Amino acid sequence: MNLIEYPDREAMFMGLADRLSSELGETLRMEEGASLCVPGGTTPGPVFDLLSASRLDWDRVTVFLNDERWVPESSERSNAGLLRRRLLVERAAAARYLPLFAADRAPEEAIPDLAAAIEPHLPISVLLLGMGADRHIASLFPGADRLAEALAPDAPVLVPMRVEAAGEPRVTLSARVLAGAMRIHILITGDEKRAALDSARALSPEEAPVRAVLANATVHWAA
Ligand SMILES: O=C(O)[C@H](O)[C@@H](O)[C@H](O)[C@H](O)COP(=O)(O)O
Repeated sequence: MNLIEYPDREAMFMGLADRLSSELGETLRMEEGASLCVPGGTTPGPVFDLLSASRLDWDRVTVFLNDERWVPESSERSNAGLLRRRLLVERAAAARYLPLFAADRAPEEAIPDLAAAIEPHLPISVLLLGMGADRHIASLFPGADRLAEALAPDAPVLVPMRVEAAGEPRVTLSARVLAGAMRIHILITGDEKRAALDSARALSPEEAPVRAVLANATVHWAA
């Protein structure tokens, strides 16, 4: 794991947006297309604001979420709603977006179609993750009903996930897909998450799902 400590959050958001943009640019110089996989939640909004304005061939970039809350885009809990407002705007409006939600269907029913759309864009070129103070990434929550399946080496692309701490049902990329990304970044703020991350290495992946990606990740932290 590589840890970058920034003097403040603003410097972190700018440094991280630059880094994601240049890694996408590198990928696009070598390949026909690039995939960018991002978290929802409350932390990454300012990174999205900056990244959406960057000069890239966005029409060759495919964007999808790490995980989605099973609510329509109009809900303020929807991660897709966040992306529509803050990432898929300005220059980045030209990117292709692949949803992890389907209205009127249960997660289990929709997953085969959603996963089939993601599969051609793997491995992920550039992965950004958030992390909770309970050490979850995506919707790989400690104690969740299908965590063992989602952590397995032969896990499917997408796994439905339910746990009380998450609120609504979730759909999440599996640990195999996340850990297979070409470049992995984790964005965290505050002392509580920093302490949770520091202690993760002594725990099992079931207790600390972030461990599934830690070996090859760059962690970006500011107080
Ligand atoms: O849908 C989600 O909730 C996320 O993708 C999730 O994995 C998130 O990244 C962490 O919960 C951190 O969230 P915060 O940034 O809000 O602390």
